[in-house]
Amino acid sequence: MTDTVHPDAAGPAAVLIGPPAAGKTRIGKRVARALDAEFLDTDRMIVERHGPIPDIFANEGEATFRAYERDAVADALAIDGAVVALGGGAVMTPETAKRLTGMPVVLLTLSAEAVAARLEKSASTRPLVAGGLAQWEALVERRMPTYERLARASWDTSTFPADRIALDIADWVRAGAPERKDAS
Ligand SMILES: Nc1ncnc2c1ncn2[C@@H]1O[C@H](COP(=O)(O)OP(=O)(O)OP(=O)(O)O)[C@@H](O)[C@H]1O
Ligand SMILES: O=C(O)C1=C[C@@H](O)[C@@H](O)[C@H](O)C1
Ligand SMILES: [Mg+2]
Repeated sequence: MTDTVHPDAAGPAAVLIGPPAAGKTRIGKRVARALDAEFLDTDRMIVERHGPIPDIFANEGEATFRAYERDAVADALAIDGAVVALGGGAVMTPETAKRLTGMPVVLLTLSAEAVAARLEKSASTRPLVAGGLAQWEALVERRMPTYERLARASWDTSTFPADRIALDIADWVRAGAPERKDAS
């Protein structure tokens, strides 16, 4: 095994999808560090390009946010060897779902019990779940079929520490990103 991830493969090394607060950003950063790969977070790209996400939702509306997101995702997925964390709703844009076909997509899940504490800490930065747990559950129920359809592998983040999950995902990437639907 060399230090370089998939030297001949085009496209990202891993793309993390899943519900708000599942840990895509936190775990994605650690996966990138373990692989010595570039890390991109599409929410972060949108903030850098257009300003804070709650302001975009409030002033320009969700449709404009989704258009910004679609473009950020397209740019991120074009970077070979990168680890990319997507925003929680990005996969619901058909163009994005199409782009993800055939890519090493990882679904991060978490239980309603586990999310409650996480949402409390950062509700103000997530306009679509500002309504709390019930809103999160409704959103996840609607999106789960799409998450599951696009994912090649999934990990549950409810109980295991982010570091351990990240190292597992890095090993999975090094193994060639095989189909692995059983969440740990
Ligand atoms: N495995 C874990 N165990 C405990 N806490 C975690 C774990 N993973 C992430 N967290 C915590 O959960 C919160 C949400 O994590 P993070 O911001 O990475 O989620 P996200 O999936 O990127 O959310 P969003 O869709 O809003 O971008 C953070 O406070 C983070 O510290
Ligand atoms: O679940 C969603 O639709 C969102 C999740 C966040 O990552 C951000 O992309 C934004 O707050 C929208
Ligand atoms: Mg995030």
